[in-house]
Amino acid sequence: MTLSTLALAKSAPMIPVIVIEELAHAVPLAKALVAGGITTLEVTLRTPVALDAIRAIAAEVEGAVVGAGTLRKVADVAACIDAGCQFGVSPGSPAALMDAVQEAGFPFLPGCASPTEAMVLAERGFEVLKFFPAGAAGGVKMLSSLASPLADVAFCPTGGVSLKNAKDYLALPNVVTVGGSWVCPPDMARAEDWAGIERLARATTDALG
Ligand SMILES: O=C(O)C(=O)C[C@H](O)[C@H](O)COP(=O)(O)O
Repeated sequence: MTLSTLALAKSAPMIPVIVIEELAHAVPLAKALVAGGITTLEVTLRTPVALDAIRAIAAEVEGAVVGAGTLRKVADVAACIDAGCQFGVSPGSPAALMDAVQEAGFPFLPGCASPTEAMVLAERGFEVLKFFPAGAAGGVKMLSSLASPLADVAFCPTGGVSLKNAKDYLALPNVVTVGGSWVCPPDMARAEDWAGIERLARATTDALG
């Protein structure tokens, strides 16, 4: 089933940005996040095992909605769909990648960091834009400034978002969810501390609702 990105984003107060270094970590990590109440998962295409990790999560983790992050190339789109991704996310929005995503009807959060980029993407019909890198590109103040002229554009700020500032972003009228890596720190994954990751996820779910 093709998801609406707006419905997807609204259903999750935060989308974890996951880097899987070892394929064997994919399923226990995803299960820990789901057990902690975080079910929409973005596995970044930053490691060689990412697509296999997505395949494994899609097949084995009940309750997870798995997508891919860090899509950069046109070829990534077909590879992600083939792996069972239900959505994709990119730090940017090169035109060729946007064309490929839209031709495939792939639910997608393209990245933007400026009013012009946001206007181009909204005009193309994207419902939710990833505002990246959120902290470095102006943070809450920048998004708040965009809310008046671009009131109909929804954002998922990512990059520098944490449990400390997530609520400030979520309080803005144009923010529907946030993205971040804080619930799956690489050192905890390396230590296979799945109970610790579940606790982080639960603390996040409890705080953000
Ligand atoms: O991989 C992508 O597609 C990206 O756009 C980058 C990520 O969104 C950030 O690396 C997350 O940032 P932090 O939560 O500050 O660690």
